[in-house]
Amino acid sequence: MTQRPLPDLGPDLGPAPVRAPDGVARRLVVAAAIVDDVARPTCLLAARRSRPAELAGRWEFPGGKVDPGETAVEALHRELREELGVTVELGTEVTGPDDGAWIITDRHVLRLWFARVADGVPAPLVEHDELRWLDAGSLFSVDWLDGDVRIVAALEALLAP
Ligand SMILES: Nc1nc2c([nH]c(=O)n2[C@H]2C[C@H](O)[C@@H](COP(=O)(O)OP(=O)(O)OP(=O)(O)O)O2)c(=O)[nH]1
Repeated sequence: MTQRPLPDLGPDLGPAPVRAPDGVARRLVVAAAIVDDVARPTCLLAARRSRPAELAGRWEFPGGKVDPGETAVEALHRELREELGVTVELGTEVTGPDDGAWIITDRHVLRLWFARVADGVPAPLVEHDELRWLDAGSLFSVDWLDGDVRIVAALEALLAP
C-alpha cells in the first residue's frame, strides 16, 4: 500500500493521515481479524462498540488509530493489549481495494491483519461491551459498522466452513 504522509491537514485529522485513491486524506486505523487459526481460520472475533453514542451497539474489528511515532503494527499490538487484554501473533494482512487498504469512513482508512491470540483471553475491557466468535455461517448475525460490511464479505470467502 502506498502511504504518502500529508503535512498541514489541520488538527482534527491527527497524525499519520494518508491519501486514499479518491484523493481524500484520512486517518489510518489498524485492526485485527482475530481468528482461531491463521492458516485455516474457521471463526472470527467481533467486538461490539460501547462508545461513542453514535457507534454504540455496532460491531467492528478491534483496533484503533495509529499514534504519532508508532508503526501500524506497533499500534495494532498496543490497541489489542489495551482493548482486549491479549497479545497476538499476526498473520497476513487482509488487503483491500483502496491502495491495499479499506476506506471505512470519509475520515478513516483501515489496514487489517489476521491475528491469533498468543496470550490471554480476549475481554471487552474498553471501547467494547461484548465480544463474539462468529463462524462463516453467522458472520452477518451482528450489525457491523457500515464500512466493515464489505470487509466481512471478503473474509467470508476466506473462512473455512
Ligand atoms: N477500530 C475500528 N474502527 C473502525 C472500524 N470500522 C470503522 O468504521 N471504524 C471507525 C470507527 C472510528 O470512527 C474509527 C476508529 O476509531 P477508534 O475509536 O477505534 O480509535 P481509537 O481506539 O484510537 O480511539 P480514540 O483514542 O480516538 O478514542 O474508525 C473497525 O472495524 N475497527
